[in-house]
Amino acid sequence: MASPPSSIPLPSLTYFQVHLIFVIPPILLLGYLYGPLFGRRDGIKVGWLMFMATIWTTPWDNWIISHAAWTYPPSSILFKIYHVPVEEHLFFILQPLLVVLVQAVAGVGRGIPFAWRGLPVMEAEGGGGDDKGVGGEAKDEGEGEKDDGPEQENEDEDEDERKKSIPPSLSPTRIRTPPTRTSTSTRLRKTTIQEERIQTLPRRPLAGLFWLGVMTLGGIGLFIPLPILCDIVVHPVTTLTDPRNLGLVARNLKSPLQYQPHPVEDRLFYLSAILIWISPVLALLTALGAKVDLPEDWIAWAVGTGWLWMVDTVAIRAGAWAIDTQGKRTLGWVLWRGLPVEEAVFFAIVSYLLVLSSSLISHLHFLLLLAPPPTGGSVPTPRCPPANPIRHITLLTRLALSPPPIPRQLLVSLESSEATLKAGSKSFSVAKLGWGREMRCGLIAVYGWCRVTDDLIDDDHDEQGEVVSIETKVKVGGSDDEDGGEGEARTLTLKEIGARKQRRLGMMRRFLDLAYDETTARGDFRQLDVFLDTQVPSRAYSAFYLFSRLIVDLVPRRPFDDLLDGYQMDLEFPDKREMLQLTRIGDGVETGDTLWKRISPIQTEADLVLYADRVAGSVADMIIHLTWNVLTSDPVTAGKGWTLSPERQETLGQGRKMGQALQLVNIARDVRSDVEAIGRIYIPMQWFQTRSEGEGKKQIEMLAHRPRDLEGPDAFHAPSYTLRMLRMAEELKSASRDAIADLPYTARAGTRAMVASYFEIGKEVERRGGQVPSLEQGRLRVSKRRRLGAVLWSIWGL
Ligand SMILES: CC(C)=CCC/C(C)=C/C=C/C(C)=C/C=C/C(C)=C/C=C/C=C(C)/C=C/C=C(C)/C=C/C1=C(C)CCCC1(C)C
Repeated sequence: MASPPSSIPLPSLTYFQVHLIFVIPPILLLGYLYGPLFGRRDGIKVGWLMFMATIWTTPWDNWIISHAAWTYPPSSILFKIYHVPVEEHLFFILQPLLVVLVQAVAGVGRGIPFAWRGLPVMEAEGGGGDDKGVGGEAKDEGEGEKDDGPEQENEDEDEDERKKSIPPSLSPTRIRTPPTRTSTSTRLRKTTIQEERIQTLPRRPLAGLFWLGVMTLGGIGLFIPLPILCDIVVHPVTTLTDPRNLGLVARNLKSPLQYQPHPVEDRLFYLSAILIWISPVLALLTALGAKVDLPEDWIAWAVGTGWLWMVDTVAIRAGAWAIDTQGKRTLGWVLWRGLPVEEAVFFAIVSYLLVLSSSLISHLHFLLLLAPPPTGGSVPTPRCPPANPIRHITLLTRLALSPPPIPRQLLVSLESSEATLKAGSKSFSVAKLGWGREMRCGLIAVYGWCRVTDDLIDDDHDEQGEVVSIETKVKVGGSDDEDGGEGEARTLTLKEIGARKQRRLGMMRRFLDLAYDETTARGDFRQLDVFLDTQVPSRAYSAFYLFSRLIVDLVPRRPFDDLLDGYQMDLEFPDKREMLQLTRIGDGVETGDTLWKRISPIQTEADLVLYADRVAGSVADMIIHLTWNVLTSDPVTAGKGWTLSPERQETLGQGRKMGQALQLVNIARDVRSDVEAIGRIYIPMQWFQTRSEGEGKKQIEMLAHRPRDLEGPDAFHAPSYTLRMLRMAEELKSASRDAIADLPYTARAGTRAMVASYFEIGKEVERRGGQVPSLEQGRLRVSKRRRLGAVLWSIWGL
């Protein structure tokens, strides 16, 4: 219609050429793009769909061709297997690959692979009467979607109240505590939400019935040829009582295997055959709960369908295959020349089936991560499905038949932690694209906790994130958990702040004690939940919760202790005022070695590396454990005492070095701004001490007191320190590069991306000759373009 018929004479194409030109290239392109993330889960998914496509379609296709609904010019094909050309068999396996790849690429930024908001919250499990009461109330409140966001908004009102309250499991009277000014709803929600679960894969009987209905229509169309159907509609009585009319129908119904279409005209044949063939599968999947409801799934469906319509049109116009156009076995209607209605329906509905089953399988994979079914034995179910296809499929089928409900708070926390990270970290938003979904989910939990705890310790910032003046006292709002008082703004002395930080560190250690406690490992979260409710500040709640439900099984405790040791080292720095006094030439620095010690806990290069190892090597350690547990069949678990093979130990050691290297880059960049913002000098004191007499003292004084002076003979000479630190980083990095190749395949892209993105900062410092900005000049930033470039290069070698 859009183009005048036969105005574009297409050269004739063989069936194989159609594949070669239109089907294989997009698969190669998408495969190249998505390849680094294409792991076991994707492999099994695609393999399963290819397998199902072959066994489900081959008999049907043979049957259709034998009834001449479509034909192939002999010159177009290589050879046939029974009735079906080999190229057609190729099509059965290429189409799932194409659609799954489009879907994977379109959904690469997606965390949770299914829509869950708006799904009903299940009654709280277990618990006595008190719990029930709470559950009921919480349910009503939980329904309001605005409650679901990150917790920040509520925190101010919520803090002071919470610490006085005792959770319902301990005190039935708590519920009747008179509602306070601000926070009843959040308080209730928080203490009860831990019990709420969501069935994320609810059965869909109506959708199942719908497709059974479609199947019935297909049956009617197939067994009652169109002319007879029309007669029935026009004059039902004569038609239905005329035995001649019904002879064919009766015979076909009696022996469907010897089915014969109407000898003259059977225009519903092809359409009906499509519907009766595909609807039972759709009925089964939708009844199980499969649903296409994410935007990227619809995109994949639309792109897949559109592309295949194009391919079909070109192929038919170019004579690669031919659809019956005499109106014997088809309606004879076209969407445009080269695309009969039946073909359009076929490709739309098969693409739909592929997207539907693919998203169901992703859903099941995700459930396995969040709530692995117990094996019965003492060994926990690995979060990574088995490599063996049969065991893999069996496990997924088990999950599909009884999908575990998921704690609502787990989904809420995942989303809010991801949002917080996204807002706070440029490198995360770029690097996350290098990680597959399950791995990213673990990363969000780990990073989220590290970030939140870091913020809790380094809390010298006011509400706007501005650094508060240290000379005056620090003003804090009523939002603080321990010191907040009655919600009025009040002032903390530096000493109080120090004490608060120590208390928080203690809180974190006690949290780790509980999280890794044996009772928790057995699945009894009561003690832990009391702790979460009463000891953890609201804004940190999600991260701590996520840790307790996800991380404990995937990462050992040790690197977290290391991280807290790193925080402890931070607390050993003098506060800013003290540091300023100590670094004054004339009083402080000149009076001897002990004063160097008082300026910083980092005296030597070894101290610096130790610090970097604790705060960043530890994070690398966590990530590497995640990759083993999320991506391999050989998990490292508590049950096995978290023991590692010698190879893994080696990898871990190298990975930690990489973490140290990244931290050194960070420190180098922030040499000036750290001094201004938090009054800390991370440069090893030895680097000052070993300079010529007087020079080192002068340098540290300039850095401490006039970090903004970039020029001049007396100014702090940043490059001699930053470049030295970058050299250390380079060395650590090259000592650990091999470790990336030892990680599970799908972990490599993300790791490379992260490392590349960080080292761009180092390169930028080098480009500036080692000069780094002070706070007011703004953070040294690497443009998003350059970061992205580095990431792309590191993943694909583009
Ligand atoms: C067990 C697991 C893993 C998890 C538990 C959960 C669960 C129960 C999942 C179940 C999933 C199921 C049951 C998936 C089923 C998928 C099927 C049947 C796909 C068929 C595809 C058919 C395909 C691609 C057919 C393609 C056919 C093509 C391209 C034919 C093209 C054509 C050409 C070229 C010429 C004109 C004619 C025609 C249109 C036939």
